[in-house]
Amino acid sequence: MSPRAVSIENVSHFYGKRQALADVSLSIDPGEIFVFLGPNGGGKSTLFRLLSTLMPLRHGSISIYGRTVTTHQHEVRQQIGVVFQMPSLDKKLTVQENIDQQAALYGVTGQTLKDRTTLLLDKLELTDRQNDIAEDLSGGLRRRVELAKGMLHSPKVLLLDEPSTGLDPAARQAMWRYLEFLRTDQGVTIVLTSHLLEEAEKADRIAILDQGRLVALNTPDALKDQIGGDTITIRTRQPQALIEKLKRELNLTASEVSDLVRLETEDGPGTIRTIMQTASDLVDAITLAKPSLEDVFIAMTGRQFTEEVTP
Ligand SMILES: Nc1ncnc2c1ncn2[C@@H]1O[C@H](COP(=O)(O)OP(=O)(O)OP(=O)(O)O)[C@@H](O)[C@H]1O
Repeated sequence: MSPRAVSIENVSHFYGKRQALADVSLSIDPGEIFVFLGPNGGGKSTLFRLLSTLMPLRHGSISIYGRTVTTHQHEVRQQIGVVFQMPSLDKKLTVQENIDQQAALYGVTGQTLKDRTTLLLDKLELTDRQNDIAEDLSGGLRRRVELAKGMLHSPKVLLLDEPSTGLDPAARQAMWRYLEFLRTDQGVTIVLTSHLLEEAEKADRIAILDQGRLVALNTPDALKDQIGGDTITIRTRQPQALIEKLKRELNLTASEVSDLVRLETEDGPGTIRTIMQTASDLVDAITLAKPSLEDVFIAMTGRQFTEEVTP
């Protein structure tokens, strides 16, 4: 059987006494676009640092195409391209000089370097910026140079930590076009972290990390189907009174999430009509929606995606 692109088994991580990852296991297939989604503090960056061999792995095992990060660090680094959240460009150097620096680090030389540079600059629409100083580039263009650096040694797996941060919508779209090209045209496995729900929708599969735990793992559609039906959200000044009334008089089970009352139902419009006939005195506003990834997160954790967690 050919190896998984990425295999993560029983990985935990502690910063002192604080547990940042708790027994995470999953695998990623070659050619997948895979998103680690989670709110701040979920553990995404910690897992990213372990995957990119930036931080030593102490609990569990991680392998990239069958090579474990603890025993085959050098081979793993040849297989992965990494785009960090923090800019890694030397701002005083040109685009080409930044690429040359990366080439020296990875031992890419001669004709291979020339061919790779030409292809990457072309694909990332940077050819006419080759001799520009990095600090003169916009945020979106800089991110594209980071991508060129990450892909220079033709890695089979590209890891990106929050790649959309600081990009405007057009730059985000350009980045996603390139990621999809890499996957389709070159079979590169793309693994990224994100705290943006709409970005996770573009993935083949999503892993949701919350407080260091893997709380969901599937395709975006399968995750939403798991919730099923329609989601009704009600704004009210008396959430508990409304929840009790819905249970008592309509046998509907609702819950309070961030001052709103939520429930899932097979028949959204019909349920809204019944609620308005029975409990309109307690309803300030009522909305109906198909389940979103936010609903998946709420169903898995009982909290809203954006809610702060007190450690
Ligand atoms: N260097 C560190 N020292 C101590 N605790 C840390 C360190 N880095 C992260 N943590 C803690 O570990 C947990 C997971 O953090 P991590 O940065 O991996 O989450 P994240 O999902 O990437 O969040 P963010 O999007 O805010 O970066 C958090 O509770 C965080 O406070």
